[in-house]
Amino acid sequence: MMMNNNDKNNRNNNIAKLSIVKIGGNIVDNPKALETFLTDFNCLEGPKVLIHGGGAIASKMSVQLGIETKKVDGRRITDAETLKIVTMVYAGLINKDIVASLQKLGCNAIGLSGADANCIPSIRRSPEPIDFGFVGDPDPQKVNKDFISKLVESDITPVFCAITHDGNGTLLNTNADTIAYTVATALSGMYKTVLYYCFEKEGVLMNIDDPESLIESINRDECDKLIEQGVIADGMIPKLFNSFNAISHGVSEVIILHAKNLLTGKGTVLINS
Ligand SMILES: Nc1ncnc2c1ncn2[C@@H]1O[C@H](COP(=O)(O)OP(=O)(O)O)[C@@H](O)[C@H]1O
Ligand SMILES: CC(=O)N[C@@H](CCC(=O)OP(=O)(O)O)C(=O)O
Repeated sequence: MMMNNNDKNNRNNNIAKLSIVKIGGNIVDNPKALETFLTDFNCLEGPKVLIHGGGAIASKMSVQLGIETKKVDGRRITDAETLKIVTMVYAGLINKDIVASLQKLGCNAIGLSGADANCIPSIRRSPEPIDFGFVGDPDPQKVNKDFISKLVESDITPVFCAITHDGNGTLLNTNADTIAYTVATALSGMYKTVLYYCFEKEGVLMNIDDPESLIESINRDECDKLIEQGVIADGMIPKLFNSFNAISHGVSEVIILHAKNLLTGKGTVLINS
């Protein structure tokens, strides 16, 4: 349905809900799944922000260039050569491909890194106890939320990649789930924010090989027990930590779900208790 100017003005002055959507690397690496996801994302009602990963493509590119990929606790050890690769892959190829696809769908997207308009400054990780190299951790309080809000209130959809900067001229690689948490938390003071973590599984599962074993809701205690039992592992651990951080810092709702279910919202809902 077309909006007339009055409708637009009303909505822009009073955004009821801002959707922050993160799309995981396995969907980004699957052109058909990505196209379906972007079509659904475009249909999501109201203003929205997209954050994308792309770790799988960066790892493939590293192999092609003969550079070894090393990860600790789901985070990439990013030396100077790896920083060049992730910058080219995340801020260049993937970001611009996604923006072009959204433009084709009629969504007025703008592709950004955290350095653009100083949107997401971050602090380089201490080299102790593990030296991650050029990896940064952002702070929601430092996000340029005024700029991001100007974009969404102008019906422009920001698309962020997983690159931030230290304010001293150095780009830093940052986990895309953490960027999504940071942006959602920063904007939660201005809007009711809902954070969707979309990936290639139905949500948090009791058995990762059984899509029927969806855990419909989860709180911190239940999460800790399932981590201890080994039910929740790998990249799901930082995703859940980011989710609990978001829900306890002002984000209204966090859902971890299959990319194909974005419009129904069926997945694992985080409980702040
Ligand atoms: N209990 C679980 N339920 C669902 N996924 C899990 C679970 N435990 C571990 N995982 C793994 O976590 C991965 C998601 O984390 P990650 O790869 O970081 O996601 P993304 O692609 O969004 O970056 C899944 O692909 C899955 O292999
Ligand atoms: C520091 C760090 O680990 N950064 C991530 C950024 C990309 C990302 O998070 O991508 P996914 O969402 O596809 O995992 C990486 O380079 O893999």
